[in-house]
Amino acid sequence: MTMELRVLDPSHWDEWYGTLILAFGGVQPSAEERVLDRDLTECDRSIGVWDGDAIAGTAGLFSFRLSVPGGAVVPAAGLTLVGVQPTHRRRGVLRTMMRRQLDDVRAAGEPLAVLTASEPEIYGRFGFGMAAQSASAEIDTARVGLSVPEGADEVALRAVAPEAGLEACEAVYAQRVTARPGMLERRPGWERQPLLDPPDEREGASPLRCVLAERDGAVTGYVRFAVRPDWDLAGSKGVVIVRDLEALDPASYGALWRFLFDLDLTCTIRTGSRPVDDPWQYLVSDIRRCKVRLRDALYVRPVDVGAALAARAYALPVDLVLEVTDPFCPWNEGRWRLAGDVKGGSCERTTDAPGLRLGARELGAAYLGGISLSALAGAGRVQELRQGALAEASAAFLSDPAPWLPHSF
Ligand SMILES: CC(=O)SCCNC(=O)CCNC(=O)[C@H](O)C(C)(C)COP(=O)(O)OP(=O)(O)OC[C@H]1O[C@@H](n2cnc3c(N)ncnc32)[C@H](O)[C@@H]1OP(=O)(O)O
Repeated sequence: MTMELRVLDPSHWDEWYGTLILAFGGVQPSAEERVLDRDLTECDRSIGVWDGDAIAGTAGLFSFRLSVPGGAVVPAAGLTLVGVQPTHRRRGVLRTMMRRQLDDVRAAGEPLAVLTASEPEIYGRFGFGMAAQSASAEIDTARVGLSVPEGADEVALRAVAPEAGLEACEAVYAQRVTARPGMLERRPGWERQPLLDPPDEREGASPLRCVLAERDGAVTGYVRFAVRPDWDLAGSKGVVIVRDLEALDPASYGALWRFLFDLDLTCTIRTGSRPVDDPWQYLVSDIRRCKVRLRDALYVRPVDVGAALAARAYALPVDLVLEVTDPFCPWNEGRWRLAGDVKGGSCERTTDAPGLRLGARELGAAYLGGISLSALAGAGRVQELRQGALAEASAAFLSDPAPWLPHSF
């Protein structure tokens, strides 16, 4: 039987979503999560591969806007909701969907595609490079001290219900987006994702709580977290589970962390995804007892190399020719002259001699400035063709602060 790829008709969403759930093991998500997934699905940008009257594979795109080095916010298609029925795996269903999706992204004029991967091994072959990492931590607050920046004592903290605090949190979040590459401007509906809190997934923890930081009556930060109480013969050993924390200034940031450190009856703070250069690491007395661990967070693929490289700024002046290889999206192949500085960049086709040769995957990895071209060259994944080109490009591409995406999608 031949398989057919079709755009998702909204009336087939339940069946389509059912295929996705099966691909992920068959555990039904909470009603709350399902409703959110339904609301966020852009059906006209979602596809299914049909085998007769059954759906064998699913994939979707979200019309995101991504913060890039220099503070611009750029259209980026978020590739998502990928699943192939276990009965149909390793027969090219994903490859077929990926072909269609990257062609669609190109046709839509989005210079970039981005994703968060269930497994890092899957997407490199399609030109996605790991562009941002995140750091998790398990902080032993009984042993680790915290010193807070000046001004933290003047910050007022106010507990609110997460729903009640949402608007204020979103206003802070919106200001943080352009401050750090890798963050996504909120699309309508996405503000509900950090509030998802299905009771049967709490594993003994409290419902989600929210505390706002305020200075001079204005909200300057927030933390959303839960507490999992725990007791043994020695007493309390509760865990603070941090969902998200954002602040607009060091004093508010420090005050929120101090609040977490000081929560009674707890001795551990667990954070999921935090930036790799998150400043709390420089407030603690013993980083080793914080068990910081890195993982891959955001994968980037340049879909239009010229537009993508022209959309960001560069830490140092750069003027060099890149020779790009891209078998999966061959329209990107060839030589590109990149010129740029802190104000922005331009990137045009050229026939001049190249300084660097690299693949789309490596360009995606380096794009947000979190993975250095020199390190990729050290791994043999970038070749220097003109002496000095690597050092010039590597320094220019790097970003301070490091890129980060606070959530998966
Ligand atoms: C962005 C996101 O949504 S991430 C979520 C991805 N989904 C999941 O992880 C759910 C569980 N897994 C699945 O549904 C499927 O196994 C998928 C989607 C990962 C792969 O779908 P398939 O149709 O089997 O992939 P397909 O047959 O097109 O394989 C394409 C290539 O990827 C490779 N590949 C596919 N899955 C994997 C994997 N999990 N690990 C390593 N390689 C893989 C194949 O070997 C093939 O390699 P080739 O280029 O050398 O030929």
